[in-house]
Amino acid sequence: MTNRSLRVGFIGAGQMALAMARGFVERGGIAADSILASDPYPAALERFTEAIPGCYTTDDNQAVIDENDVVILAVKPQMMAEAAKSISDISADCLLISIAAGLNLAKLTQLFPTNRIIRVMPNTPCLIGQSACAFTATSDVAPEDIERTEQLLSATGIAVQVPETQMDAVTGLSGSGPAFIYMLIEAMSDAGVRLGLPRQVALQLAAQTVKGAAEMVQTTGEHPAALKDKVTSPGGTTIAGVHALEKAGFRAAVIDAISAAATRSRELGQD
Ligand SMILES: NC(=O)C1=CN([C@@H]2O[C@H](COP(=O)(O)OP(=O)(O)OC[C@H]3O[C@@H](n4cnc5c(N)ncnc54)[C@H](OP(=O)(O)O)[C@@H]3O)[C@@H](O)[C@H]2O)C=CC1
Ligand SMILES: O=C(O)[C@@H]1CCC=N1
Repeated sequence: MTNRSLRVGFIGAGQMALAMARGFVERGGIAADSILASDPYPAALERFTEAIPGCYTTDDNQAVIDENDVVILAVKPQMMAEAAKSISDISADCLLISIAAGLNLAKLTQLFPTNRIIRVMPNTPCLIGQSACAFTATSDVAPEDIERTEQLLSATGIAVQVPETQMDAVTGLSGSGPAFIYMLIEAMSDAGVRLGLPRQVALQLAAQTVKGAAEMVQTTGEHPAALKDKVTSPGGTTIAGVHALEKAGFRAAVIDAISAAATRSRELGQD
């Protein structure tokens, strides 16, 4: 199977559609002129074409379904029913991929009556080929559709298949996770500025520290606790900081943040 001629549509041309489409074009071997995105908001379409020169846009959701092999449903969960109303017919040739937080496959299949539908939770780093995506499908989805989804997602980072019961947890962890990491980077930069570093230097060091630490976890395969211990000299600087973080409830705050996001994902599915 090659992605060369795959035509990929997006219903909803917002932040996540843009990140995925650019990732597919820049890293997934999808030609820009094989991308068609729809949105009722002209400014969203303008931003989309500016970011992906050569792609096509429309305000007609049905056209996106009719003209593509794969269509990513990229509207907010609260708008999905509205978007579904604009689709009268789903061609058997079209594979649907929903990226909406919270909406389970049972609900999606009610809205979009097709047996070719897969639920994905991507994250915005797919824009630069560094996404952490998870996907789930019912047992009656064809293996070729799962393979195609995995191939498309893998072009922009990692893609793991999980049972649907784990999708809200994934949403809290890796779907929302980049926002939490940006907050960490921002807070580390603020600390640097407070201690007298120029903003740009502080930001550069903070971002590279997060990136380097993440890559250490991935490339060494060592447990993060073991890697932390290697930074922490007896009676040194790091343990003073570790103590401050423990005192402030850092781990519990992170666990609570991801749990709150997962809970919100579940709620969005019940609205
Ligand atoms: N942002 C992220 O990091 C992630 C988002 N997601 C999921 O991706 C989806 C999109 O999120 P995000 O990109 O952040 O949201 P955005 O609001 O940026 O994008 C959604 C776009 O869909 C448009 N839209 C609304 N109604 C329709 C319709 N009936 N037909 C076509 N387009 C429509 C919106 O227009 P208007 O603004 O006029 O309403 C908007 O431009 C959500 O379901 C979210 O859960 C998943 C993982 C990560
Ligand atoms: O905030 C949200 O609802 C979306 C889903 C995961 C990340 N962004």
